[in-house]
Amino acid sequence: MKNNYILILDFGGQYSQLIARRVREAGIFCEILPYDTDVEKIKSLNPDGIIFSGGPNSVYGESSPKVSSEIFSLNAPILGICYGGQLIAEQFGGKVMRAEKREYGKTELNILDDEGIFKDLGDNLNCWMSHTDFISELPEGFEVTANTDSCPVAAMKNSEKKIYAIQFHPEVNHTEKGTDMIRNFLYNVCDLKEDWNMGDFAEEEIQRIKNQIGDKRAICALSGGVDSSVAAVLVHKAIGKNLTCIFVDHGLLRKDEGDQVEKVFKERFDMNLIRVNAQDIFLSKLEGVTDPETKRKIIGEEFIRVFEREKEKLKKEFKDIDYLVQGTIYPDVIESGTDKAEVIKSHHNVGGLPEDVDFELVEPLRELFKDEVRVLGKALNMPDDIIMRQPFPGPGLAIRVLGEITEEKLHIVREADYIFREEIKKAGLENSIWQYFAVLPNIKSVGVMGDGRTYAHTVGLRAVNSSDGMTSDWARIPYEVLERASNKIVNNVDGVNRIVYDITSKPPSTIEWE
Ligand SMILES: Nc1ncnc2c1ncn2[C@@H]1O[C@H](COP(=O)(O)OP(=O)(O)OP(=O)(O)O)[C@@H](O)[C@H]1O
Ligand SMILES: O=c1[nH]c(=O)c2[nH+]cn([C@@H]3O[C@H](COP(=O)(O)O)[C@@H](O)[C@H]3O)c2[nH]1
Ligand SMILES: NC(=O)CC[C@H](N)C(=O)O
Ligand SMILES: [Mg+2]
Repeated sequence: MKNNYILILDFGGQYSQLIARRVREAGIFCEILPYDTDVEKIKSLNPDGIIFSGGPNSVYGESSPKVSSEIFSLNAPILGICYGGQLIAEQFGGKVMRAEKREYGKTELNILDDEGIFKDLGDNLNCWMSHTDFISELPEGFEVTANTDSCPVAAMKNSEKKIYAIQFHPEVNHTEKGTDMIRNFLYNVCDLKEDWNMGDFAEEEIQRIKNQIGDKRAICALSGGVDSSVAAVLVHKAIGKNLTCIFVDHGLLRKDEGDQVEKVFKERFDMNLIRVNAQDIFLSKLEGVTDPETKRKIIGEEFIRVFEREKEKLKKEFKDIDYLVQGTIYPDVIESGTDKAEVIKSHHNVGGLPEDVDFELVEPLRELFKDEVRVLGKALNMPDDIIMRQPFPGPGLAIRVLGEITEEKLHIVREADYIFREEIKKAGLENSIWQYFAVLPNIKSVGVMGDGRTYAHTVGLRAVNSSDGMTSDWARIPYEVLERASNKIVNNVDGVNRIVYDITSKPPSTIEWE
């Protein structure tokens, strides 16, 4: 029997992947395809429901994205979100106009319907808007199912045709009961039952990787972090001994991290592992470099060069190695910029890759979010201490020492970071804070120690809570814990006389400082 299958047509929305994860969370398999996918292909996929994402265009604009009207007669229920909803209005003869006032963020929604996507959701709730255009005239056959103070058609439906449109974004966390609306669409409107989970994802991916790599060899860029560990286990299940993991110690790791990763993977996993000590090369390439994007690109390139050199060495023993496995996840991809999304920072494994990469990439987690990767790790029976490890960026301390990187600065940030992490652990907060670390902002200031003047470094402490790294808030750590960390760092790390705590959320900041 065929699995339930939802098709998401992407109109260039910021949140298209979030829609997909909500559908996955509801236990239904889904796929995102571009809006201009050939209608014959869509027919052959035989979707049980179709969701149109949002997008930056206006439906009345010249050459704005459209869909073939055949899509509306496939007998699959349709849910249009924001741009997708406006498109439905227009294609059915309604009208979409530019509003006088842009509606952005939290907005109170009046629900006028108790069926379809709004079943059992009550009359009022806060939804999250992000639009300038609005549906000003309802198309024939549709009725309004929700409104807001400034948006007369915040939702509409044609229940006979099973076509639903909403102006706000049910997929973002900030829309109350947004998940329920998507579930209502899946369970109620499309009449589907949960029949998919991360265990299925694992099986499908293992099969896909088997087909892709066959009996050839692959190397896996393994950092010991959550993503690459899960990717390694997945690929290992697919190709077994034909996988060799390569862990690079680039001299930018945390205190004792290199030895720990090597020990854990050699003892706990039955996989080939090579540790490459490349501290000197990385540090010499980074000498004098201060620009964050340049640092990221140098590191991205150097990683690949290390893998290429290892490949040459391994070639003597085995035949060719064509594949490079990376633990890339969706936030790495979107933040590195796509043809529609802006570059926030070039993650070394995506935007930081050099042009000439002599490998075919295998990235089984490329569409998942961090918390989904953890669920997948659990489904693969991986140990909790690996799955729950806090994230650590591939470029490591290079992007936590702002400005020029020197051995001295690396030493300071490494020691300060170690003390901060130990204090968090002692306070029993290790598992309740998503990510926490020290940065060296490259500021010196005046202090007084032992009656003498000092002019020394400031260390920044950062601790954030998040579910997927896409947004985050600063952690409300007890003052006593901050106090202990501050005292210990200043007393034990030479060259530091001041500690600050970062109290910005993402957005407007990002988690890392570079
Ligand atoms: N020191 C390293 N040696 C080899 N590969 C690395 C190293 N650091 C990062 N990578 C590669 O780059 C990818 C992205 O790094 P990133 O830090 O985002 O993921 P991770 O380390 O696997 O997980 P986490 O985000 O939990 O730290 C990794 O999945 C891995 O494939
Ligand atoms: O592998 C990585 N390569 C990178 O270049 C990179 N930059 C940021 N991060 C991690 O991603 C999450 C989001 O980080 P930002 O809010 O700083 O963008 C946080 O968890 C960061 O630690 C990286 N991971
Ligand atoms: N988020 C969206 O899909 C926006 C759609 C459209 N561009 C508007 O501003 O209304
Ligand atoms: Mg990492």
